[in-house]
Amino acid sequence: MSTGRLIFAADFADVDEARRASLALQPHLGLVKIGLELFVGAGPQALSWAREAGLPVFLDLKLHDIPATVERAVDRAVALGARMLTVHAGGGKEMLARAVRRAEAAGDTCTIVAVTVLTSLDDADLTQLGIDAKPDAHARRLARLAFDQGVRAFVCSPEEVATLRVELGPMATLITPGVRPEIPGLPGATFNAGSAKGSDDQKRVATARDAIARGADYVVVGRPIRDAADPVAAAASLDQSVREALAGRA
Ligand SMILES: O=c1ccn([C@@H]2O[C@H](COP(=O)(O)O)[C@@H](O)[C@H]2O)c(=O)[nH]1
Repeated sequence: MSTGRLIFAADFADVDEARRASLALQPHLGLVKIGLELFVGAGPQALSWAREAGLPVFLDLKLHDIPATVERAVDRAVALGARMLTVHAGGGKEMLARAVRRAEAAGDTCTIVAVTVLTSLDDADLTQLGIDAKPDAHARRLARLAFDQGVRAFVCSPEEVATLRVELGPMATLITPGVRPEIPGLPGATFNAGSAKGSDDQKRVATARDAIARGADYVVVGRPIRDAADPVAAAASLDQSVREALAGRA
C-alpha cells in the first residue's frame, strides 16, 4: 500500500511512454504530474489515459497570465479532470483569487496550486531578477499573498517547506519538487547525479525523507525515477523513505 504522497513527474515527449512508465509505477504513486512537455505535445490526450486508469492528475502548466485568461484555462483543466492545477503565485492577487473562485464554481474537483519560487533558482538568480530577498523569504511572501486569496496548496522547495508550514499552518498543502535520492550511508546528503555534469538544473534540493520530515505533504520526483535503471524499484524506495519520515513525524 503506497503512502499516496509520491507524485511522479511524467516528463516524456510521448504519451505512450508516459502511460507505460506511470502505470508500472502506479502502486507506489499518489498522483502523476503531467507537465509542459507532454501537454504541449499531446494536448488533452496527455491526461486521458491517467483518468481512465484512475490515477489522479497534477496538471503542472504553471499558468502565469492575466486573470481572465487564467480563469478560462481553469475551466478547461477542470473539464479534463485535473485534480490539481498549478499557477504562478507571481501572477498577482487578482489572478490567484479568480483562479480559486473559478475552480470552486466549477465543482471544486480541482485544487489550485500556487508555485512560489522555482526550485531551479538560487540567491544569485533572484538578485539577477531584481528580487532583493533570499528564496526562503520570497517564497514565504508569495505563499502568504496566495493564501490570502484563498489558495490552499503550494509548490516550494524542500529548503523552505518548514518556513511555509509555520507561516501558513496545517491548512496548507505543501508540495516539493527538487527531491533527489539519498547517498547510501550518508543520511540527509543528496545524490544529484546530473549536477557534476551540469545537466541537473535543480538548485534547492533535499531527499524525500528530509522534505517530508520538514513538513511536506507530497514530494514530486521525475528524473531520479524516470532515468533509473529500475524505475519501479526507485519509486518503491522513495515511497518507503516517505513512509518512514511520516512515521517519524507522528
Ligand atoms: O519549482 C518547481 C516547480 C515544478 N517543478 C517540476 O517538478 C519536476 C521535477 O523533476 P525532476 O526531474 O525530479 O527534477 C519537473 O517536472 C518540473 O517541471 C520543479 O522541478 N520545480
